[in-house]
Amino acid sequence: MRRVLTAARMRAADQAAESRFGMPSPLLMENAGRWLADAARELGTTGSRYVVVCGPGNNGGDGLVAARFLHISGLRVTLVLVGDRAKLTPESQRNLHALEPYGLHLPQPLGEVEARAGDVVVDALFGTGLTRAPAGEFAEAIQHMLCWRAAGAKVVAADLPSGLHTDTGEPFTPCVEADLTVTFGFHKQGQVLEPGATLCGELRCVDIGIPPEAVTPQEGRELYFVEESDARGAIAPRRSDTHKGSYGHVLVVAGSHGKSGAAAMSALGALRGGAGLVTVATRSEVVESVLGHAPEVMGWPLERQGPLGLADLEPLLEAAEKKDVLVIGPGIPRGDETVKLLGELLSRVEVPTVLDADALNAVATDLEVLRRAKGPLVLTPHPGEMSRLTGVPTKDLQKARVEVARDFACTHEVTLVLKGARTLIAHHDGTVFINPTGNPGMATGGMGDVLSGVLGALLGQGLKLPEAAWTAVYAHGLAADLMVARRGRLGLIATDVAKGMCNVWTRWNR
Ligand SMILES: NC(=O)C1=CN([C@@H]2O[C@H](COP(=O)(O)OP(=O)(O)OC[C@H]3O[C@@H](n4cnc5c(N)ncnc54)[C@H](O)[C@@H]3O)[C@@H](O)[C@H]2O)[C@H](O)CC1
Ligand SMILES: [K+]
Repeated sequence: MRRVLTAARMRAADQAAESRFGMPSPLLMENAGRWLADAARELGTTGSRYVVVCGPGNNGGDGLVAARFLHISGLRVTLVLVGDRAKLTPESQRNLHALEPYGLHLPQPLGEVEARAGDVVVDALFGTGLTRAPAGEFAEAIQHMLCWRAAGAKVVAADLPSGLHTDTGEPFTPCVEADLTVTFGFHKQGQVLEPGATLCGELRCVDIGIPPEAVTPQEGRELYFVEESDARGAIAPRRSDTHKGSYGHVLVVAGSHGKSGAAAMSALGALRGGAGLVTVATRSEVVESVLGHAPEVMGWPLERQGPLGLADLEPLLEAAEKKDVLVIGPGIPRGDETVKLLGELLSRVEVPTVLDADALNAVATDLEVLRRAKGPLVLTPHPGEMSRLTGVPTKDLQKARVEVARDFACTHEVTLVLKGARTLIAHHDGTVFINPTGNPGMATGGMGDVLSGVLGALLGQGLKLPEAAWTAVYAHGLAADLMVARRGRLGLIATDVAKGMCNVWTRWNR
């Protein structure tokens, strides 16, 4: 799990590296520049021109170090300095001076430089010190880098693509689009939130000598980036002396007339997520249709007609007996009484419960229901459902996803999975996890139903929250990524992803 920092915490870590751990800033810059040169060489060949665009701060200093290493290794380096040389930071001044023996210290005017296919551009204009929209010659430099990339040159960004806000992931205009971003020490928020994540291209975090202890912990406000090893490690290999009772019994409360598919997809997600047994409690008229999708699923007919209400409480309590986890919501028939039913059910059931889809819309009418829950709750809203839960307009909450998700999880003592491009998992201790997997091919009905089942399956196998949530989200997105790696994004459907969970378990040898 990688800790994700803001610019302020990064600067504090940078200073602590020197003051507490004896790692001086010039050495950090030397290490950063070397990593940057190595990455640039990966993107080019010995015949490439390496255009290094340096700004006035220490990001520019990284670039000056990289220019030196690229030159020493015999490559053609063109240096561009943007901004007033007199304002260079002391470390950058020193590294510009270090270029004199190589004759590299005389930068080329930006307008006289060209870069095209086969060349490599090193973007060392701005890093975590960017405080406002680039203007004048700085904006012009970014425009040039955008044009060079459009002409086929590869762009490697030092720490961040220049123009990207370190903390929000929102780009100023203009903003560099990188093929590869080499970030120093720790991930920054803006690199792992969209659209920043896309602007970074491949993101590579390198160790330049800042010890993890240099970062002051922020209990209750930490942000982590989930890596494949974390998710894989959360899934225990299966022992031979086990049976279907060893892997949990998931009760899916879902489906209604015309929406039997939602129940089936949730159940399929649970089965493909490794559940030992899956039962679907749904209206009698729907049971056969659900079972038709998956003969492995058992049905629990809810005899009444119409929306789920208090009259369904006893049958659902009976259905919940001896189950290890509940998944409630996909396609349920919702009415005014549904929230009352959920309040009564959750106040009696002790096992973990996943609330998805229309269960969320029901709970949104009375959030007190969450406080009455006896067992751990995990809610899986998409932004529209989150808007109904919080009353915050979707476009506004999308601009503050981390804060909105964290506040809700802490206020209501739940784990919250806020779906979207970079799904967030917020736990009620204030920790937020960012998921990197998934792709736009998932923008089709039923993906959330499958995820609710996968999440239920992991909870049923004994994973605790928040681990079960970030593991389920990671695996579900990876299943979709592995599928589109071999085919187009268009035409990917939810049941493909359910089946595709097997590719994840194969990849993880589980
Ligand atoms: N994190 C580490 O341990 C290390 C980081 N390094 C690199 O240092 C930069 C951060 O350097 P800093 O000097 O703070 O700022 P920048 O170089 O990112 O920005 C340059 C400078 O420009 C000014 N500025 C800000 N916005 C604008 C603007 N829109 N127009 C004009 N000028 C602007 C502001 O004064 C900035 O200070 C970090 O990203 C790493 O790349 C170290 O090299 C290694 C250790
Ligand atoms: K940069």
